[in-house]
Amino acid sequence: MDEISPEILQQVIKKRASNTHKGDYGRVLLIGGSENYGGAIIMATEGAINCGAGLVAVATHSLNAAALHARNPEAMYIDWRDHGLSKLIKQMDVIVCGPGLGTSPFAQKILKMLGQTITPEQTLVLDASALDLLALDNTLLPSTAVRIILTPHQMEWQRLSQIQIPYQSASANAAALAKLFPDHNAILVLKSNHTQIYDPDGQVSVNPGGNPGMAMGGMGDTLAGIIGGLVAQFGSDLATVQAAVYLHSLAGDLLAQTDYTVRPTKVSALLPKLMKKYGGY
Ligand SMILES: NC(=O)C1=CN([C@@H]2O[C@H](COP(=O)(O)OP(=O)(O)OC[C@H]3O[C@@H](n4cnc5c(N)ncnc54)[C@H](OP(=O)(O)O)[C@@H]3O)[C@@H](O)[C@H]2O)[C@@H](O)CC1
Ligand SMILES: Nc1ncnc2c1ncn2[C@@H]1O[C@H](COP(=O)(O)OP(=O)(O)O)[C@@H](O)[C@H]1O
Ligand SMILES: [Mg+2]
Repeated sequence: MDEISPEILQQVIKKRASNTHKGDYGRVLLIGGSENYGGAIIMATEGAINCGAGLVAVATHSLNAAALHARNPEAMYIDWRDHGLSKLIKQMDVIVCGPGLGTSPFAQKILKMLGQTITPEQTLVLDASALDLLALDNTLLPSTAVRIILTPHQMEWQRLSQIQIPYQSASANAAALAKLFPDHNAILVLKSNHTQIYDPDGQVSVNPGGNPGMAMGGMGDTLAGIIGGLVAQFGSDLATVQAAVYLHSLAGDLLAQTDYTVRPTKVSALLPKLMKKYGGY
């Protein structure tokens, strides 16, 4: 299995040209954050903003609006019950759905509407509860051939693929990915202490970074936001996803040099400097 190499950051993260504006760096919509899980969507948002998405919007429970704006005034907000949500979805390049979404009937309704609204030019990052909802009902998958990036941890992948964690071998995972998502050019980011990335052709790579200091709620939410933010800027190729996973763990490893625990929000805070230092400048 290939290891993702440090050069991936230089390869993917491009120097910004002077004659550009926010529209050139992608529009990301993040959907999630029920009454009890507002932090998840805020942490995902922070990941997307700090890695440079040009425009970031968040559809969440209204209870989260004040905290979202206090923490990230750069983000636009829409109440996820607002009928304007489907129109907003159409204006986006990338939609990240799932952090803190929950699995209520309403959450299911949102995922269904998203699947019916999204178009093949867009990219869909599915994380957390969105994956659990899909495991319960695969008719929630988008009806068009949109690129999907899945970011389950091992238990979410078990629910989705029906492969028990001890049996999640590379060959079994690749076969399940092809079987479950034949029409969506799907990339699987299977998160663990050694996160693996599967492309639709069956190629597998492993992330060399990461550490147990990162084992804290919100770390995966942050990664979903970083993937959304980098895809918005650099496209939805496998290399962009590999760069996002690598960057997230690089930040975590740098923090762990001096800190026993690594807060997800601190990972996000490091992103602009790491992108400048290790990107293609
Ligand atoms: N601040 C917030 O608002 C936050 C909100 N969040 C939101 O909560 C919602 C539920 O998501 P979730 O991930 O917390 O719960 P779930 O899917 O049940 O997974 C846990 C189960 O899986 C097992 N497990 C096995 N292997 C594993 C592995 N490698 N990595 C992780 N787990 C592994 C694990 O095993 P155990 O701990 O029992 O050994 C346990 O049985 C979702 O919407 C999410 O976005 C969170 O993001 C946190 C911050
Ligand atoms: N022991 C570890 N070593 C390396 N990375 C870890 C470790 N524990 C957790 N992580 C990373 O933290 C993230 C956890 O994701 P997830 O379980 O979805 O968190 P959450 O849903 O709480 O945000 C993944 O990116 C995973 O690779
Ligand atoms: Mg998660």
